[in-house]
Amino acid sequence: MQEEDLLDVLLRVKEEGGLEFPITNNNIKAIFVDIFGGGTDTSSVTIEWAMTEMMRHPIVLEKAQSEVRETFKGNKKIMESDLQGLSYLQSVIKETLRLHPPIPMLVPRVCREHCKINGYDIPVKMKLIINAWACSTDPEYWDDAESFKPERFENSSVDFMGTNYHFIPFGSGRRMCPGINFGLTTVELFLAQMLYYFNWKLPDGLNPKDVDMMETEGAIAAKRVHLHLIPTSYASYN
Ligand code: HEM
Repeated sequence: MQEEDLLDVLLRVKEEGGLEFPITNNNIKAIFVDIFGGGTDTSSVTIEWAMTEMMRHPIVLEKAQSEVRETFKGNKKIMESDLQGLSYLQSVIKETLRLHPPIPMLVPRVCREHCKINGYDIPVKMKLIINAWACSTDPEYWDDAESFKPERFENSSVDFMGTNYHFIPFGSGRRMCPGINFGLTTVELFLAQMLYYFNWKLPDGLNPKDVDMMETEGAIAAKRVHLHLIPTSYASYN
C-alpha cells in the first residue's frame, strides 16, 4: 500500500469527523500555505548562505567535504536516513544560522504583562520585535562574534531549540518554528549531496573575499546577489 502523505492524513482526519473543531478544506489549504510560506525560502536561503560562507572559507569547505566523502565513501546515493554523524557539517549549518538567520526579526509579539527592560517600560499590548540576529552576533556572548567559525559549536552545548536566547534562529516559545526538523534535514541533505557529488569553484577567478555579502530587505534575509559557482563532478563517488 502507498504511504500516506500529509495531505492524505488531513483529508482522512477530516472525513473521519468526530472532532470538537472539525477540519475544513479551508483549514487544510491554510496549513499548506503556511508550510510553503514558512518552509521554502527559509531553507533555500540557509543553503545559499552556507555555500557562500564555505566558499569564502576554503578550509571549512575542505573539512566539511572530507567529512561527507569519508562518511559516504563508495555510496552512489545519499539518503535522508543516512544523515548521521556529519557533526562538522552540522556545526557549519549552526554557524550559518548564527550569522545569517533567515528571519532575523522573528515574528512580532504582543506584550501580555507590563514589564521593564533595561529601564524601558513595556506596557500591555505593546508590539515587540525581537532581533534574533543581534542576539546571535552580540560580542558579549560570542567570541569574535562576526567571524564565521563552525568550530565554536564543537564540544558546545549551545543549540537553537529556543532556550539559549543568544541563539534563536528558529525563534522561541509557543510560536517557535514548527518545521525545525524538516528544515534542518532539508538543508543538511542538500548540502551533503552538493559537497559529495561536486567540487566547487568561484567563477572568473573571483577572490573569496570579494563575494557579495549584502542582504535583501524584508522579512527574509536572502542574499542580494545570488551566489554563482562552477561545479565539477567528483568522479570517485562511483
Ligand atoms: C532553516 C529552515 C527554517 C528556519 C531558519 C525557520 C525559522 C523560523 C522562524 C524564526 C520562525 C518564527 C518563530 C518565532 O517568531 O518565534 C518560524 C516560524 C514558522 N515556520 Fe519556520 N523556519 C525554517 C523552516 C521551516 C519549515 C521547513 C517549515 C514547514 C515545513 C516551517 C514552518 C514555519 C511555520 C508554519 C511558522 C509559523 C509558526 C507560528 O507562527 O506559530 N519553517 N520559522
